[in-house]
Amino acid sequence: MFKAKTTLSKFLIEQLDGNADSKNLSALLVDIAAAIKAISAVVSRGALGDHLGTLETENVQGEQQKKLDVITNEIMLRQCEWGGLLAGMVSEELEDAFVVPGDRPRGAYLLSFDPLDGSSNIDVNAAVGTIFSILHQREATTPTTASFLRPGREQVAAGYAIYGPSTMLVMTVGRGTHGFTLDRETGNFVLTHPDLMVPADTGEFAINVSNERFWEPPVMRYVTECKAGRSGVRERDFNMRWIAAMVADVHRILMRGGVYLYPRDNRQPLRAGRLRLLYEAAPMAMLIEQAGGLASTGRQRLSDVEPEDIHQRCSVILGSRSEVERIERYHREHDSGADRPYISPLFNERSLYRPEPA
Ligand SMILES: O=P(O)(O)OC[C@H]1O[C@](O)(COP(=O)(O)O)[C@@H](O)[C@@H]1O
Ligand SMILES: [Mg+2]
Ligand SMILES: [Mg+2]
Repeated sequence: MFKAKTTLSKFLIEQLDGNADSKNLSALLVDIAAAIKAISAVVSRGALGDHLGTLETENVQGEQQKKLDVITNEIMLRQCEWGGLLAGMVSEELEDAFVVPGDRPRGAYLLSFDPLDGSSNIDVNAAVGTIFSILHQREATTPTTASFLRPGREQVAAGYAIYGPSTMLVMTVGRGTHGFTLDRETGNFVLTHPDLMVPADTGEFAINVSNERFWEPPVMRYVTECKAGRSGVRERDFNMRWIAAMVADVHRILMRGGVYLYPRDNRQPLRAGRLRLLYEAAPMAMLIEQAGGLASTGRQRLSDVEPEDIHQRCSVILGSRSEVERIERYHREHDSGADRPYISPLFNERSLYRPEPA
């Protein structure tokens, strides 16, 4: 049981046992929390800070960078590289892995992050966030890109910050998912949401419906049924929300349940989805699973996806257990053909009764 005024550092001492690895992990999480405080201060300056707007540059994914994408990336790198806790970092905004230079103290952890999630929200003063994932390095050697290519189930910690009306840090070290609110008077993250649990059932879904024409049939089936509400097969009404920042949509699900979908679609057939596995999907999957929810690609547990590239994208379906299970079932039924309507052999493609083309 944690008392009302438990700060992040106190909480980490209570949650992690006192061996050297745990102390290092705690220290790294405290460094990340310091970076988050710095980002929160910059983001909250809004139009006063000369930080808004778009740059000429593109990141490795071909997306035009916002000024704040670059600034927040620098804050994360600089705040976390000197503590002697990390061997390397991967960021949405860096093409290659950043290896902590040999003349600096190097640690045993690997950090992947999205420094500013939902960056298109920044110019309209809507919620944005930072997402991070931590792996323990297997060998004490100089990390390479390949060192980061491990499935989400191997993460030792994951979390995000949400910069909304208040700044919150939500994280897990594999013992539940817990939320801390930044107390601007003391500069401390205070435990305000211990042991978050995603309700198993929900009446709320989140998806960008403008992509509907590109969806696969199981996703189309699911959303069509939700929209049909009380008069359809689900026999209940659903509500829809889309904040266009994964952090904010996942945060809502951790607070009150729901299901979030950014599924694979056929806009760019070679791309397995929009969201990035290492620093968006995998950490969110760990947080959701630690809160009793499920996270899937539709066909596989998200935490079991084996990455092949540090900027790999994947399909993401996560949140309330019963809805994610249903969507997975729809994928299975589709893949096995079980969801297709029965067509009499008399009227199928090769039937004698097939009408002549007009
Ligand atoms: O603009 P869309 O297609 O609705 O995409 C929104 C999604 O893209 C993201 O903003 C991607 O994150 P970045 O802003 O870090 O690129 C997600 O957070 C969000 O869910
Ligand atoms: Mg993002
Ligand atoms: Mg981003």
